[in-house]
Amino acid sequence: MIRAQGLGKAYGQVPILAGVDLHITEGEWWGIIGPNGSGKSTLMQLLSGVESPTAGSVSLRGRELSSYNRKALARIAAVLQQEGLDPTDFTVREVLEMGRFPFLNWLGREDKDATPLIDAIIQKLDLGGFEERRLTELSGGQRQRVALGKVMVQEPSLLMLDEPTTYLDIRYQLQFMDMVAEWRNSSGITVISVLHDLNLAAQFCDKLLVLDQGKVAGVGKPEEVLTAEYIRQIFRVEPSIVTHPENGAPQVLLTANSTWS
Ligand SMILES: Nc1ncnc2c1ncn2[C@@H]1O[C@H](COP(=O)(O)OP(=O)(O)OP(=O)(O)O)[C@@H](O)[C@H]1O
Repeated sequence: MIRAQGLGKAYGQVPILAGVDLHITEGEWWGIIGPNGSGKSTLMQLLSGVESPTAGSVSLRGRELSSYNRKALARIAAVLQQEGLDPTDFTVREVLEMGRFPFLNWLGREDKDATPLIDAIIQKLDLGGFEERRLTELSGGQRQRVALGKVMVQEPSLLMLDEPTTYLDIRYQLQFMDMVAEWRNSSGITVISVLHDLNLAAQFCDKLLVLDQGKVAGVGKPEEVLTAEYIRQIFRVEPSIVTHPENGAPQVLLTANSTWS
């Protein structure tokens, strides 16, 4: 689905990301983890084409990312930022309709009627009853659900999420991840997500890519990457790694007063 080779980014003389190689195949869910400032968002910006690399290349479905025009790219890949949607005066339904932008012709119309699709997504995300509400009248968690709806309406094959659960309470974090998982199970989309919560990452992602100071420090299944040694080395905390009693995923427990610089 997406491949990066020797990918790098520098701002002026300052290297931010260097030598990133990855190959994500169709239907996989990858998590990008790493400390603050390690280059996670920068990597997402390069993979989504928002920023251009200063070294290496990205190819999407075998074609150089830079050769896609905006609409063609949006028909394959959708990006959901950490901030989600701004609280504007648009209604929920209007925002979802905007998600169909990549499919509009030059007259600003779409060949197929997207209303049934939008209705189905409203139901799926439990947004029935909110359709005519303005975004300014929703909570942050509700707005994030609308943001997810907007990218679902786009019907992408690749979904890129940059810390999508940062502003959500634990219930909404889990609900958000569950919804993405359900979407993936039903439609086979590929997902790449930057996640700070290692325990959620371990439960939802097939593979984790660890960034440290702009370089790939490890790639593997959660149980291969979330070891005490790795966590200690990368995050500089003393962790205890336990196995989740329900699903066997590695879970990181932290101990007070165990950080060092
Ligand atoms: N436009 C820019 N110009 C210069 N430096 C930048 C720019 N964007 C990011 N950086 C720097 O690049 C480094 C990586 O930033 P990035 O946002 O990719 O990290 P991150 O891993 O996503 O961090 P966080 O976990 O804090 O969100 C940081 O040191 C940041 O200051």
